[in-house]
Amino acid sequence: MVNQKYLDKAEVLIEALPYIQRFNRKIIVVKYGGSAMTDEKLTRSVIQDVVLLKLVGFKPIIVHGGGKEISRWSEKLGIKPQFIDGIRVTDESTMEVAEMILNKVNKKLVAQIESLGVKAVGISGKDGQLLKTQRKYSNGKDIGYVGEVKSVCPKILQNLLEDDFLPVVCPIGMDDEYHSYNVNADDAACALAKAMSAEKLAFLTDMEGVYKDPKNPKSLISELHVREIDNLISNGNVGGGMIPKLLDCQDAIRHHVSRVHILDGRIPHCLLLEIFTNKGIGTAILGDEEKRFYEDK
Ligand SMILES: Nc1ncnc2c1ncn2[C@@H]1O[C@H](COP(=O)(O)OP(=O)(O)O)[C@@H](O)[C@H]1O
Ligand SMILES: CC(=O)N[C@@H](CCC(=O)OP(=O)(O)O)C(=O)O
Repeated sequence: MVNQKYLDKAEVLIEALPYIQRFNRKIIVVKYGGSAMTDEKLTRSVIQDVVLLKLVGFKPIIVHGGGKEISRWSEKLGIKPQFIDGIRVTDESTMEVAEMILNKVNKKLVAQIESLGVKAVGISGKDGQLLKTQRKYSNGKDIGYVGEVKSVCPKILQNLLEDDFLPVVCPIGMDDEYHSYNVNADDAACALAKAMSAEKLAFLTDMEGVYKDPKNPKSLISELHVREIDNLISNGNVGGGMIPKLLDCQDAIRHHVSRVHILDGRIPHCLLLEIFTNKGIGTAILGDEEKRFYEDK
């Protein structure tokens, strides 16, 4: 007689089969935000998920942030972090700190992936001219070395995927004069998802998803239409780092990334829960034509 526990395990694996088939050889861009990186155990569970996706035949690409860590180190060095609409004002010293910290985060993630037996390569947007940037202005105001992605040269990522590496990208770009620019990691993930014709773009952050009212935890929006995003932002219901995230969700959906999600990186195995179960978690962004499946809570 076979132990029921093992049968249950087999059942779980079989349930995953249609999802594995659907995403087989498909590109999934996982934006791993610094806000969801603060706990070592949770970071490990995120990395385990991505490694599993890779081993069952998906093509994940990690684009990471590290905003909290950049702020922590800036303060240690006597630099006061300053943000406008979720974007860091980046003077020369801040740029230096950002590049240093993001590279450190990048190599740490690479080591964690490698420790689980998958070949990973950490690169920045400067490598192979992956992210060509130009200076980004905030309502006409100069905010320093903040980069807006002007073009993407996806060749390096295509080559890495072809050779079965798991690419880990840090959001630093370069302009035509080879100067470094600090790119918001959400913007970098969106630009790469579009350029790589990704099937899915998942933003892992430190909230359950998007709230209609950030002060009301019962106001989670399970499904959000792209056309509702502008209103949500202009009404002041969305602030800080959620602004670039939602604008990037809108941009990605309108440029044919089929599935865009904002997920709670604090939930262990949130990526597996989202991909391998019918019941959605977090906030799913729907295209203009799509119908809702879930009721807002
Ligand atoms: N309406 C909203 N719903 C959810 N989060 C919001 C909302 N408005 C503002 N936020 C803020 O956005 C933050 C997520 O963005 P950010 O700090 O940049 O995270 P990440 O490092 O994951 O990119 C949340 O911690 C939250 O404080
Ligand atoms: C220009 C800009 O805002 N760059 C971001 C880059 C890191 C980032 O986006 O990190 P999270 O994803 O953790 O927020 C910053 O300096 O914080």
